[in-house]
Amino acid sequence: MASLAQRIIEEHAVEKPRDGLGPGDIAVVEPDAVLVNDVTGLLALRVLEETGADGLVDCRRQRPQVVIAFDHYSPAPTAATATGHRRLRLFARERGCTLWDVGYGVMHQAAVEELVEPGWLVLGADSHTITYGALSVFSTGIGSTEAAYAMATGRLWLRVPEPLYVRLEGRLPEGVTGKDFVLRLLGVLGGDGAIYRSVEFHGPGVAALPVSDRLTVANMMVEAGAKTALFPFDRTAAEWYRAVRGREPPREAKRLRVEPELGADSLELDLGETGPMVAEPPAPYNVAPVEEVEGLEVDQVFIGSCTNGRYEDLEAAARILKGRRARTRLIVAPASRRVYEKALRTGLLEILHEAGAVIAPPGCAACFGAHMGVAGEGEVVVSTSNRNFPGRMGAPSARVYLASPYTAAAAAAEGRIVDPRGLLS
Ligand SMILES: CC(C)[C@H](C(=O)O)[C@@H](O)C(=O)O
Ligand code: SF4
Repeated sequence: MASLAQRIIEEHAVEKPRDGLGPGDIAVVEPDAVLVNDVTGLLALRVLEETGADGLVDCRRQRPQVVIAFDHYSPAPTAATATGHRRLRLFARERGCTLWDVGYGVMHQAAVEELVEPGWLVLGADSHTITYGALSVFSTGIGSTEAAYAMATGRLWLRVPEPLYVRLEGRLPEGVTGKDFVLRLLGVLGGDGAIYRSVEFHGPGVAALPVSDRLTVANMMVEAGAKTALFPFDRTAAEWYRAVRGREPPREAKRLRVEPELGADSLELDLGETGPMVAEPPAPYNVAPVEEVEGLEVDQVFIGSCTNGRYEDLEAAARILKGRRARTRLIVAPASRRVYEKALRTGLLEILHEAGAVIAPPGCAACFGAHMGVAGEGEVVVSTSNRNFPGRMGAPSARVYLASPYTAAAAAAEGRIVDPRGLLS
């Protein structure tokens, strides 16, 4: 069977080679949705205005759905970013585009909660658009110019990626999460081991991997260069869909399976052999087991982002922090308004607040290094986000360690990096 990525591209293709589509071939597709944020949306708007194509954008058309989301600078930290919001807000109103204004949350979290459907093809001017592959969506990051083109014409070209299959066995041990697993996988792949590939997960371990973990795994595959990262739409995904969307998943979602062809490139990993991991600076694939950095003193902990700002992540952090007091600065940013609301209702925010956390509004917050917890020179940060390049979270000399919400919460509780399994209640 062809890769899942190829099948989804094929279903959305309006132009393709006469003799059929295969890896490496180019197809012109009609995406179901195009998303931009408050960084890339402005760049796309500039391209539209400069080319005179802005008159073509009419979001009232059924397809593609166009979403403009304010997440990187939310609420606006400067007059310039507020003015940028204002321009995009006016544009969205004028053209009838969906606007996720200040406080709505990280675009990717809102998209999986309420926008994307299994089997869709989604283009987003943000590299972590890849996250939706956890729900069997072919989703990929595009540039702002491409986003402008797709907004104006409803089309874009795509090259069909070569698949890279990952067969999962076993299940994650207690206190170990999808984040630890994806860091381990990044250690295997490096920063370029999946360039322009469709990473497709299959095997008996998939069923035991909750969707919240699948989202984390798909999210970070872009750090190995992947074009897209897909999970099958199985029973676990269907249950998640019912719980989150409050309705039955589309019937045809069942056909979104991952079935590697014989001889295709494949990796095999046992989830059960994963332990707590960190990514040391300067890159997400520079990984090590937590014991190798145990004892390192920490100044700030950030729990949030499209990688690990979900309810399950806050719940994991609260398991560690309940009844404890953070010895570092601790910033918690729920990934979306919906996550925030649920954590408020169930008392998670209270637990985290009592542990000394500053609760930031839903959005990218400290992840992007723009506001809400920028790190100072020489500081050590443990973060549940996905990138730790120099300068990513503030000062170039700040050192960012990426970790799971358990490990991040444990670092806050102890003031240094420790194995979180010793603190689980
Ligand atoms: C601002 C945006 C273009 C960027 C991305 O594409 O990923 C950001 O979200 C990031 O995480 O670095
Ligand atoms: S949370 Fe971080 S990684 Fe995700 S979109 Fe925002 S800045 Fe990018």
